[in-house]
Amino acid sequence: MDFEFRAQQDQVRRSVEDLFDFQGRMIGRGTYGKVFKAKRKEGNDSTDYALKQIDATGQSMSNSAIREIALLRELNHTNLINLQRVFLSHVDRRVSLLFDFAEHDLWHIIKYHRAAKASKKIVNCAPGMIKSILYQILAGIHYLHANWVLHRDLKPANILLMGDGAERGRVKIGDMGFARLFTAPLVPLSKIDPVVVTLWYRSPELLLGSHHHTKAIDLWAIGCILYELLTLEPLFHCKQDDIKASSPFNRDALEKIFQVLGYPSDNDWPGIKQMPDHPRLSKEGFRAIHYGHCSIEQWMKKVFPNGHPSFSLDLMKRFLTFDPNKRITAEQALNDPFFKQTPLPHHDAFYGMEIPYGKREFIIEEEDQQQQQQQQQQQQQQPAVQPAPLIEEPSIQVTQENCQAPA
Ligand SMILES: Cc1ccc(-n2nc(C(C)(C)C)cc2NC(=O)NCCCN2CCOCC2)cc1
Repeated sequence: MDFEFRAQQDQVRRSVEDLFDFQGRMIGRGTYGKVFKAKRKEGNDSTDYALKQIDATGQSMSNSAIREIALLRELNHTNLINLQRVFLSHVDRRVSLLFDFAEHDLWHIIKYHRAAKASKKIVNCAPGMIKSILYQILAGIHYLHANWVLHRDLKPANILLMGDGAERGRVKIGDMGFARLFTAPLVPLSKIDPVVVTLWYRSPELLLGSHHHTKAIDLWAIGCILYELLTLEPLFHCKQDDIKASSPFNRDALEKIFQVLGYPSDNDWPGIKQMPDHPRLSKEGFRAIHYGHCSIEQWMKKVFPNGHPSFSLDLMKRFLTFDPNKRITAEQALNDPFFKQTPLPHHDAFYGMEIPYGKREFIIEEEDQQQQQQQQQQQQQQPAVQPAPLIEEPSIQVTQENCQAPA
């Protein structure tokens, strides 16, 4: 290595800490590292950025950082997360990725509407919001698939939406990658906190042990997400799985799928017999006769007795087609008549409405909490001019509205 050149570079290269303010503004944390909400320290750029810090100390983290950079540098679409810049720090072997910041995501949006529904609070949504979100997801996935990139982990948490600003209401597909472990970690899985992997969006072919990840896997997940946007409930709501039990065959997930769609006939899915875990279906007691009365029509009739303006049964059935070879493609879905009917999809999914959703909350690190508690204890031990309030400040989740230290 040319140490002189590197020393020169280090002189001129501004570190991410020099350029951006992000301390105490963590919004995400995973096996890869942490994500912060960041602002430039200099100039009059008030834009919010997302700064993802990857501890590239371990081989698997370096591989994942390289994969994320290599992939994102090749991609450019309005409905995909945009990688702005990469910072490499030789000092602490840390890789920092700078992204456009997305204030919202479908996991938080659905959670908000579920809570509002539970408390019978009326929330006014634009009539075309769901259709606009669906259209933009399909546009982003169509671009990925056209570039032979599969997402493979589509779920509400990975469907981000821009807040107020130039790209208000724009869907940005990301991959928060919380659960993804790339190569066998040096640390045994049992030592890593059991990362929960949700099976709710997993296609039947994956659940039956297929080793072939295809574009159709993403379209199944989109069908599940559409249902959840319409009803605020996950369609195939089975118990979560932790990553240790990563056997692809999951009885509970398959049971939920058959209860909604019925059991696939040989005509529905000729290839089912070639699935690696097909023999386990009969061994685990699955019988077609158990699901004779089940169908998506029956299920949706129960859910929407009078139909729904943002729902097309035909499109839903085509997303949730058992046979991956018969399942609708992103391009076919984009051309479905559903998107030609009013309300037409809009690039601002929040068009015609105020954004009722809160801003992302900051996560306080355990050590910061301990530091805060020590400071409070020290304050309580020192004779204050005014006796400090004996009642502990209620522990609050620091949000952007109240992130100023209590007076
Ligand atoms: C190993 C790996 C991990 C992730 C990716 N990846 N892939 C994507 C696609 C879906 C656009 C292809 C996006 C990301 N990274 C990512 O979203 N990063 C998170 C960005 C953080 N958000 C930015 C917007 O504001 C909220 C936080 C690739 C490879």
